[in-house]
Amino acid sequence: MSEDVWLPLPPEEIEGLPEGFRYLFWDGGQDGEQAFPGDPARCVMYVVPYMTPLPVRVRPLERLTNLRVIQTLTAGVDDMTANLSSIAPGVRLCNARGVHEASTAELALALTLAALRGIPDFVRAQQEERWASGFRPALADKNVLIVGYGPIGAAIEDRLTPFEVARVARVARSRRTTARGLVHATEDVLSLLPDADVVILSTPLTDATRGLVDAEFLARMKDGALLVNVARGPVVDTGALLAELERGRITAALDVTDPEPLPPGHPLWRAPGVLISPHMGGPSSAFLPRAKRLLVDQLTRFARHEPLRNVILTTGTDPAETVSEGPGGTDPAAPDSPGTNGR
Ligand SMILES: NC(=O)c1ccc[n+]([C@@H]2O[C@H](COP(=O)([O-])OP(=O)(O)OC[C@H]3O[C@@H](n4cnc5c(N)ncnc54)[C@H](O)[C@@H]3O)[C@@H](O)[C@H]2O)c1
Ligand SMILES: O=C(O)[C@H](O)COP(=O)(O)O
Repeated sequence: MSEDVWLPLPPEEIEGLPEGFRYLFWDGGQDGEQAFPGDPARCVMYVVPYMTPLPVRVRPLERLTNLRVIQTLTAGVDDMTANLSSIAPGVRLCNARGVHEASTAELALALTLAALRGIPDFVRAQQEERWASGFRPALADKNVLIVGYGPIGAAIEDRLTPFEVARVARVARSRRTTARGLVHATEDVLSLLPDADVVILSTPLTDATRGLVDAEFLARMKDGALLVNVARGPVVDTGALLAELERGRITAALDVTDPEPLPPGHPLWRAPGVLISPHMGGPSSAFLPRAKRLLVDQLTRFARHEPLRNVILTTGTDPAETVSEGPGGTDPAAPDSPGTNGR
């Protein structure tokens, strides 16, 4: 009997896929109603379609009775982890670490620079054929705080360095030291905020980060500081942010919002000092080549019974035991666990 792998990219467009599996294309279709490409009971690895509504992405799950791996093409898996109740124990959920760093960090820099230098004002002025010159804040000489120092946070720092920032402070779940210096634990974040001119959020959405940026967090930010969110919308309390924006005390550049998509008429659209992009960190020309490289590498490992990359959790096990911080988990420092990751 064939072991099927469901791919949301045409398999003939991915060079180097290992032999031993039958590759079937399934991306949910234009309307999300696409028929399954084969018997779901034969699917051993389900690669979740990218940029597809959640109900479509989770539709196959309860029929995939012999599944061994769920591979997302997103870095964030918050929506998938909430939908695994029908999955048997022992299935590994792997994320797309390695795919989104360059693109998302690039957008974080683009939003930071655009917000500080006033690009949205220039676009508005250009539409009115108005010459709107004057002094603007530069990124040079600013103190930047990165909250969520995983691969995306580190890629953001890589791109900040050439802009001659004064200092970068880093916050992750737990304290550690990197070649660049100290990464503070999340408990330190409130004490770091008063020094930051720019605060960039790049955490996953978890119970601990939902609402992390609340009224107290925002109140600790400097007058005139910029908040940049490329993490997930609910990491920020939208009501509390709106209150600060309307007072004109801080500004914000948001790639993600809560609610998302932001509906027409929502007050965040027109709040003073806010720049909004429609969740564009991942989808760029950088996505496809990196996604293909990840899939070839992961499937080669799976075919050879080698440890998989980016294992976020194994169903039926205590997340505290299975979430590793490292190539198989969330922070670059710690090792993967071959014992739990083989095919
Ligand atoms: N805007 C976009 O299009 C886009 C694209 C890709 C990823 N993302 C988001 O970025 C997130 C981060 O991606 P990654 O690959 O770097 O993830 P990651 O999970 O590997 O790393 C995230 C970092 O956040 C830290 N963290 C976790 N909880 C924290 C807390 N309570 N306080 C402070 N730090 C905390 C972790 O320790 C880790 O250092 C994703 O989970 C996703 O939600 C957004
Ligand atoms: O987490 C990611 O990788 C990007 O934010 C893309 O996520 P999405 O496809 O779930 O919006």
